Amino acid sequence: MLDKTVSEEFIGKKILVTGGTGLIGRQVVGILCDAGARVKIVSLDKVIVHDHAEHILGDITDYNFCKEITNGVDFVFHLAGIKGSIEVSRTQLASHFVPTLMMNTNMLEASRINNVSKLVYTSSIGAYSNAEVFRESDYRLDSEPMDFAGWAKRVAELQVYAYKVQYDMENFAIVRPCNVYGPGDNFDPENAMVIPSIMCRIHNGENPVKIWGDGTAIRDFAYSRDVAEGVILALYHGTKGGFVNLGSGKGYSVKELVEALRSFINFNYEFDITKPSGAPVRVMDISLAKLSIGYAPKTSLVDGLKETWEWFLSNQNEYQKKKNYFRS
Ligand SMILES: C[C@H]1O[C@H](OP(=O)(O)OP(=O)(O)OC[C@H]2O[C@@H](n3cnc4c(=O)[nH]c(N)nc43)[C@H](O)[C@@H]2O)[C@@H](O)[C@@H](O)C1=O
Repeated sequence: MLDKTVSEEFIGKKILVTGGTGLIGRQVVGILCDAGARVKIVSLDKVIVHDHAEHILGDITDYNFCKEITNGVDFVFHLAGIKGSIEVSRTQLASHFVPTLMMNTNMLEASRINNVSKLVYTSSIGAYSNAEVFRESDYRLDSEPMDFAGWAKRVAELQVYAYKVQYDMENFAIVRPCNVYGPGDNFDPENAMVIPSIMCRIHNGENPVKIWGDGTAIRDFAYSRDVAEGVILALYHGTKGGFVNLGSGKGYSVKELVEALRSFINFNYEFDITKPSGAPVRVMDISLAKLSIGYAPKTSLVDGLKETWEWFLSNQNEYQKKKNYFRS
């Protein structure tokens, strides 16, 4: 729940949300519409997420389209992106990399040219690099993890920073969300992230459910509604040419995640160590976001999982038909 002062900032504002039918976007749209904003969702196909939101159908990898849709807009929430499991993001590199660069470069530049007064760009936990001492051998172009998706996200952060240096712009904010989950996610086990993928395979009757890796990988799972509030707060307060982390601040192993699901869904599982498990630990420190923008995630893992499972069970048609920017 946003506080009244923040909410009032959005009354009557013309707001464009790219990715507004996605996982974080649909929550942002709901909060903004409820606050009295005039929200337009830009997406590849029409999925109703709120009765008061308008839809613009089109492709933001096209620069002219981006210029058209950002004209006369007060605020832009640039949330569109490509999300893929650890498996697809290490094999189908160009499918993530190219459209991510195109849509980000175009949306940011069009928003700058059209003098959008505030924008927030959602980067990713994937934009982090762990190394402190640089050796060529650690940065081979074919080295693991090949986080092309993360690098593509990072390039747009540099674009925002370039605007700050060259044009003195601090009105474009950046957030780095972690492993976000919730209603409206992609549940296709072929390419979905761990939570929606496991849910779908349980629902399909897989027995035992094959859990990738050995269960020790640790991730920071944040509920989409909490992250959406963080995104709105980041636009409101700004991130001053830098970025803030939006996670839960807690790490859970994949085994703990599976046990949390088993606390309310009955299923058997076994680990499949032939599947990739990715980075051993990815957890966010959220102290800066708490301090600088008042970010306060409150959904427990089990509560968030229950809400996601309920949504999945009652929205079986939606996730199967949605288009995305992934290019095969
Ligand atoms: C945000 C971030 O997201 C991705 O990286 P990831 O955090 O590894 O995300 P993930 O959800 O695919 O896996 C999390 C953990 O869960 C394990 N796991 C078990 N069973 C399944 C399973 O059935 N499906 C999936 N996908 N994972 C499974 C899996 O082995 C891994 O240990 C990248 O796109 C990366 O580019 C990126 O930036």
